[in-house]
Amino acid sequence: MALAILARRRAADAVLRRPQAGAVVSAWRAYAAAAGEESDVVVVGGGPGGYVAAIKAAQLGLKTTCIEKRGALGGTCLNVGCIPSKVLRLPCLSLPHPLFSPIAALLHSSHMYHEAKSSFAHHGVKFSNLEVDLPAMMAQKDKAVSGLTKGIEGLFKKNKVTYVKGFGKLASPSEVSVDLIDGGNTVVKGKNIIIATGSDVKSLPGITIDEKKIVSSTGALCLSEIPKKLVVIGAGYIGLEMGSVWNRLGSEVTVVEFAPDIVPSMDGEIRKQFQRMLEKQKFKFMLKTKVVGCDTSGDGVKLTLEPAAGGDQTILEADVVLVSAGRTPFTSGIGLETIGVETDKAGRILVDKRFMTNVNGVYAIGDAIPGPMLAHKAEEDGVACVEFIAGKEGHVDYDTVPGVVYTHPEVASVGKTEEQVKALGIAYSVGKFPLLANSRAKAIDDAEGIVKVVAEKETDKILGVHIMAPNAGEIIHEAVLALQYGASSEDVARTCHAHPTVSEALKEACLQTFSKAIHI
Ligand SMILES: Cc1cc2nc3c(=O)[nH]c(=O)nc-3n(C[C@H](O)[C@H](O)[C@H](O)COP(=O)(O)OP(=O)(O)OC[C@H]3O[C@@H](n4cnc5c(N)ncnc54)[C@H](O)[C@@H]3O)c2cc1C
Ligand SMILES: NC(=O)c1ccc[n+]([C@@H]2O[C@H](COP(=O)([O-])OP(=O)(O)OC[C@H]3O[C@@H](n4cnc5c(N)ncnc54)[C@H](O)[C@@H]3O)[C@@H](O)[C@H]2O)c1
Repeated sequence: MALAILARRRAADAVLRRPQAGAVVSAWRAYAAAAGEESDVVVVGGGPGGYVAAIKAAQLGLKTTCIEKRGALGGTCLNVGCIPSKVLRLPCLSLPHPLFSPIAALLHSSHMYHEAKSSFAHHGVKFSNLEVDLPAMMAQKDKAVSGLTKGIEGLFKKNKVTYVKGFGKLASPSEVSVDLIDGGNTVVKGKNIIIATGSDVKSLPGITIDEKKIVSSTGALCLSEIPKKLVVIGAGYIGLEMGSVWNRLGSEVTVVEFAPDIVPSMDGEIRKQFQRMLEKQKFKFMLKTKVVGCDTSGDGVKLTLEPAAGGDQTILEADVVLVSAGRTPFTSGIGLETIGVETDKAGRILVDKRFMTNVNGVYAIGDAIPGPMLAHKAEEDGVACVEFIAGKEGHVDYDTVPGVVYTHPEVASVGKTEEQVKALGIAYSVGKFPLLANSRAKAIDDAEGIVKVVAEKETDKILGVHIMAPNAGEIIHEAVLALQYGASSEDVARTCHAHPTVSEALKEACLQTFSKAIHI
């Protein structure tokens, strides 16, 4: 053992002589960990669940180590998910890791192009020549992502979280064996271990993702040119967001969905309006349809489709196919079986209310456990988990986790859908307010949408809020607070809202729930 530690010390010394500061820190910390320094908390995975847990644990005075295999912190969300998608970042162009996420970035950039193309003229702003500079869009996305990942490294330093770059595998309930990115292996010891390994794209039988013609969300963020025909498999969050990006940039987008509806978890009424809105944007939907074959031998892709209930097959041609039929927890090959951690049939790690697995001292959070696969949910899990470890009370209210689809307009919701309330046999009232009657939405010529509130009839307590509106993802937080504090629709309706704002539509929908809206 002593010899092994000496070897790691030499490796750390050797790395020290290299110019990359990150490698120095990683090698030295790996050495220190190997030398027997036991952490109070070891987090495996540096995504929104893992890195937030690590920072919070350190803030609570716990000696903390975080192990990440990607070479960058922030996980799926920051590298290849939430952030790059919302800008439009093509990670593969400049970043070393294929999972760098440009969705937020891409959504924003492509929205700006689409607005310039189709809306500016109505506002008296005219262009003689408008074009997409895809490399520039990607560069903007890369800039957003790298700035944010480096920011997390800064937070680790500030909070004294030890950062080990490598692939961690549970070796015992208190040890993680790490294959270091810079080479070699070390063992990190911890009194408590948190598994925050996240999720990966779910593949479909007979469809091989090559990230060129058949892409996951990661490849869809890295396309080198705008596909003429893009087929999206799965009308969920990723399919509709990434479909929006490429639709705005000029692709003909067809979405193939197995279920009878898009985003099956959404309130039925909102979902129907949402689908109509996307169809106006030239999305084509093939619902109740399954993909049964895939031929990539020619220039493009030929998909064989069949009605979900069975029937005649048809062929659908595409330049690029995006597989977005869900994600699967990343829980195999990380040593769970070595220490006997229990998972369900879907591979999700089973935890109790304190996020502890069946193995004492081993916890799990985020996409790796049951529940919505959302970054903010993973963060809440992380904070609550380390609060329990620190001997405090942690709490996550899964009934008030908001969901947002970042299309335009955005669709955001919190709490129960009308269908869920009905199924529970609860007597309820509904208040709706169309954006067409909202002065701000009208003024900015962006009045497609609706706010819908579902409240318990007897008490007027708000049970669910569903918003399709520009910036719905921001407005929803007023509703989240309302649910969190058990507010009634009257409480919100009697709260003064600034004018003119889209948020007034929520106040009006609440007025309509318990009494009558003013502006309709
Ligand atoms: C395209 C896309 C867009 C998305 N957009 C949104 C959005 O807008 N809003 C939202 O809330 N959610 C969004 N999500 C979902 C969100 O990214 C996830 O819910 C969130 O990242 C989960 O956080 P996590 O920490 O549990 O896991 P992850 O973010 O997946 O992080 C896990 C980390 O662990 C690392 N890891 C795994 N195994 C090991 C190991 N053995 N050793 C060391 N490191 C390991 C991985 O490299 C990864 O960095 C999106 C997802 C995708 C794919
Ligand atoms: N804005 C956000 O918060 C955001 C954005 C992107 C991703 N995410 C998260 O990432 C996760 C994965 O996203 P996703 O869009 O891949 O999954 P999803 O679960 O949102 O949607 C998958 C869709 O694919 C359909 N489907 C499943 N198998 C199919 C098949 N064989 N053929 C056709 N359709 C099929 C499902 O019915 C569903 O509608 C989601 O759980 C979501 O929470 C969140």
